[in-house]
Amino acid sequence: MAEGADLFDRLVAESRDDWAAYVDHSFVRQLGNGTLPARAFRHYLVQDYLFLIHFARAYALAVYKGQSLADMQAAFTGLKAILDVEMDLHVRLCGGWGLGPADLERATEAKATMAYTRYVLETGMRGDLLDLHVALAPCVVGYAEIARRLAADPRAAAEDNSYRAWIAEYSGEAYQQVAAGARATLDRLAARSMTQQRFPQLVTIFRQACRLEADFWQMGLTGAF
Ligand SMILES: Cc1ncc(CO)c(N)n1
Repeated sequence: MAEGADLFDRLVAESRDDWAAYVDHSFVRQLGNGTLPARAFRHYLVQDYLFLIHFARAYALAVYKGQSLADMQAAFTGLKAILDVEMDLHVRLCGGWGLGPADLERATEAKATMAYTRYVLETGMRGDLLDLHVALAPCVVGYAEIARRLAADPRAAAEDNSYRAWIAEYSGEAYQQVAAGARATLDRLAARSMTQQRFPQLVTIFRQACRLEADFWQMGLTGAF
């Protein structure tokens, strides 16, 4: 581990297997090379809309738990990125299949969606702001990293890759900025409340979130058939 690595990199370094199972999941590979079955992507995206509703609540909890205006601004930025930007992607893509926002909101929530979102909310309610942001981090920083890697492969932008809009959104500058902000927030909170004893507990939270992310991809693959 390089000297001066940020908290996010330190958490990944302690979670290698769970991190790899998440970011290299076969759903991700198939998304990148365009071979992912349309039904799997659609099932995933509808569930992801429900996921984002609860993640927005988790960011709202982070606003509430803020101990300074800087804390509140950071959480509010995450909240707005979901409600004003990310969910638009879902509405646009699902609209192409004839599904409107009301249909999405009415969809039956999969157990993987419940497990992940409620885990993050519960972690945030029980713990402090650092616990909550560690639980949120695999999501935002993970997707930024996944999409950046996929975008480096020419197959990601190929005309015939149906998933190129998804890859472009998460590899785009705006989302990459949100992820960079999430990393910076972790470091700012760690400077305030991190201790040597606390680090293993944060690793546990981080690993559990990574496992729930991998389960979410798996739900997309298997739940659709
Ligand atoms: C399951 C999941 N993880 C992360 C993100 C990124 O916001 C998302 N939209 N969905």
